[in-house]
This record gives sequence, structure tokens and C-alpha cells, in this order.
Amino acid sequence: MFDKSTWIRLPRNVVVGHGVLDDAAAAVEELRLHGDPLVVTSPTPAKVAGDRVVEGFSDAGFDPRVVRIEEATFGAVEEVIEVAASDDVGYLVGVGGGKVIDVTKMAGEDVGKGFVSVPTAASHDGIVSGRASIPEGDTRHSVAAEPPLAVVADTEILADAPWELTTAGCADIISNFTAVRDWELAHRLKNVEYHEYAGALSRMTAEMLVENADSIRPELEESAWIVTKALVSSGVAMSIAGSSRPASGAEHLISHQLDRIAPEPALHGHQVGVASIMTEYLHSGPKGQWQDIRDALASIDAPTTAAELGIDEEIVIEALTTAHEIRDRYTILGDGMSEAAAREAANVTGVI
Ligand SMILES: NC(=O)C1=CN([C@@H]2O[C@H](COP(=O)(O)OP(=O)(O)OC[C@H]3O[C@@H](n4cnc5c(N)ncnc54)[C@H](O)[C@@H]3O)[C@@H](O)[C@H]2O)C=CC1
Ligand SMILES: O=C(CO)COP(=O)(O)O
Ligand SMILES: [Zn+2]
Repeated sequence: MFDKSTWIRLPRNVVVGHGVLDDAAAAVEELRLHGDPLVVTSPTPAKVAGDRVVEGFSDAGFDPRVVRIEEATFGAVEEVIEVAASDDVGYLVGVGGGKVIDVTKMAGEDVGKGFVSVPTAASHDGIVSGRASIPEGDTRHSVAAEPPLAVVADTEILADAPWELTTAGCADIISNFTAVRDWELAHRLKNVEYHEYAGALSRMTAEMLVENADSIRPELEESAWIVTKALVSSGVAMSIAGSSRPASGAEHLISHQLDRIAPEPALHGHQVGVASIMTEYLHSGPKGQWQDIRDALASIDAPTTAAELGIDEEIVIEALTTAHEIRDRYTILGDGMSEAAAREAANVTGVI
């Protein structure tokens, strides 16, 4: 009768606002989960929020366990799984940046237990998504994982985080413009399934962020609020699509490649932003909208050049010519750029 079906998994409670960190236990209690929480965090996020979250759960009568990780690796995922598999652990709580949240998501998926997302930085749109992205050797896995049961995003903490983490989140959202373009292209050329609604939501999220760029300023809590709303909305688009496609195209492949080959990679959001200037150029040519992407990034203090990323120009060229190998995801990069074309794109757009 029906030749298509869909299963959309979204968070039940999304709590955003000033001081909501202290509501983490309440937001979880409402979900009627069994067992105690396993709080996964890393050194700085533990200080700014993790310890307080643990205390909040203890005060609410739970017996939280804690794992502190240093890196987003499969080794870290294994470390978390080992504790999470214990019968008394009912669910996981990831407190930190994108890497901690991805590790928690992936471990939760493995042991079949839900997880709660408590971001300490508005630096990426994985805070809500049902995807986890972890590097392994020469490749990077973006796998379907448990989307958070709840999200607790305290704008006081997010506004207090280093400003560049917030501008990275903005740039991750601005890159949705090219991600959706790549998705549409893959649909037309390779018949990749395209979800109109997820594509429209992702694009609209980027448009709203750019429209509000004037209100995104350091130490302004309203900025954290605007950016977090956008990150939630972009994560929901990924959950609806059941793929990171609405928010991750060629610009993400280039950034993932930079993570592998640059001696000191920049923040995820900053890299995808700069890459997005070049992939927009590839989509629409020298007179296309790449300048709009660059201006939008510049207006929120995000980097627009290789120098501002602190990455050598030759590394950028290598990333452009090899990014298509990262993953089986068709984008504007096709089966690879020639070195001459990569130099042209990076030069015309002023990235190098
Ligand atoms: N699963 C998904 O859908 C998505 C996943 N990602 C992934 O997320 C990762 C990037 O996340 P990021 O947050 O940029 O990197 P990250 O998790 O490495 O955090 C960057 C740094 O900021 C620190 N930090 C976090 N909160 C802080 C605070 N309040 N004060 C001071 N320092 C703080 C962290 O400890 C870390 O040193 C990448 O691995 C990327 O692939 C990004 C977007 C979507
Ligand atoms: O970063 C993402 C969206 O902003 C998703 O990344 P992946 O495509 O690696 O899952
Ligand atoms: Zn991203």
C-alpha cells in the first residue's frame, strides 16, 4: 500500500535558558527513566558545568557515575561503554563540547541506553542531532545514533564560554546553505533521497541566523540564545532527515580532511565556514553567492581565510583535492578536484 515509511526520533524535553543547568535532574526525572545517570564529560566542561550536574543529580537522590574523557576516539567510546554497560546505569548524560556529546551518543547507542545532551558551548549543531561523528584512521564515521532524550542548554554557561566557540556554532549553521545545495545536487545526479521539509528547515535556520547577525555579540546572553535556537533547529533537521545531509556537505568533508592532515586543526565550525565559501563558489561561480557566505561569516567574527584558521595554504589545497575520499557522500566535489582548480577556487574567494 505504502512504498515509503519514515521514523523520526526527536528529543522529548528541550530546555534552554538562563540557569537551567540546575534543572537537568528535573528534566530527566520527567522522562521516568530507570537507574542512575552516567555523566560523561571532559576536563574544562567538568569545571564549568559537569561537577554541578553531578551534584544536582546527587541532590535529587540519584547515584551518578562519572567518566572523564580527553579525546573523541573509538577508544574513548569503549571506555564509556565499559561503565555504561553496568546494570545500575540507566542513561548517559554528556556534558561538554561536540566531541564529548558525540562520544556519549555513540556509547549510549551501543549499550542501548538513552542519553541527555548538556552542551557547554554553542559550537556545533550536534547537540540535538541523532548523528555521531567520530574519526577512525583515515576515515570518519557519521553514524546513526540515539538522539538525545533531553537537551539542557544553559545560556548563562554558553554565553560565558570563549567567544570563538560561539562563532564556530554560527559558522556551522551558515554552512547549511552549501550543505543543502550539495544534498539537492546529489538528489538530482545520484537520486539520493531528499527531504523537502528537512532541507527547508535547515536553510531557513541559516537565513534566520544571518538576519540576526547584528545581535550576535560577545558576552551578550541573547547571542547564546539566538545561536542555541539555531543549533537546535539544525539538529532537528538532521533528525528529520535521518542523516546529517541537511547540515553537512562538501564543506564538512573538507573540514574532516583538515582535522586529519592539519598539524593543528581549527574549530570544526570555523573550518566548515571557510570551506563553505569555496564550495559555494564551486556551486555558483565567481559571481555567485560565495561573497554573501564570506560576509555573513565576517559579520559574526568567524574566520574567512586559511591564515585566520591558522592553517597552511598548501594544507587547504590538499584538503580540497582529497576531501571527496573521506566518505561515500556525493557533493559538488564530485570525484575530486584537480590541484589547479583547487588553487583557483581558494584564490578567487580569497581563502588563500
Ligand atoms: N553529531 C553531529 O551531528 C555533529 C558533530 N559535530 C562534531 O563536534 C565536534 C566539534 O565540536 P566542538 O564543540 O567544536 O569541539 P570540542 O568538543 O573539541 O570543544 C572545543 C574545546 O572547547 C572546550 N570547551 C567546551 N565548553 C567550554 C566552556 N564552556 N568553556 C571553556 N572551554 C570549553 C572543550 O573542552 C574543547 O577543548 C567535531 O568532532 C564535530 O565533528 C559537529 C556538528 C554536528
Ligand atoms: O557536523 C555536522 C553537521 O554540522 C555533521 O557532521 P557529519 O556529516 O560528519 O556527521
Ligand atoms: Zn558541522
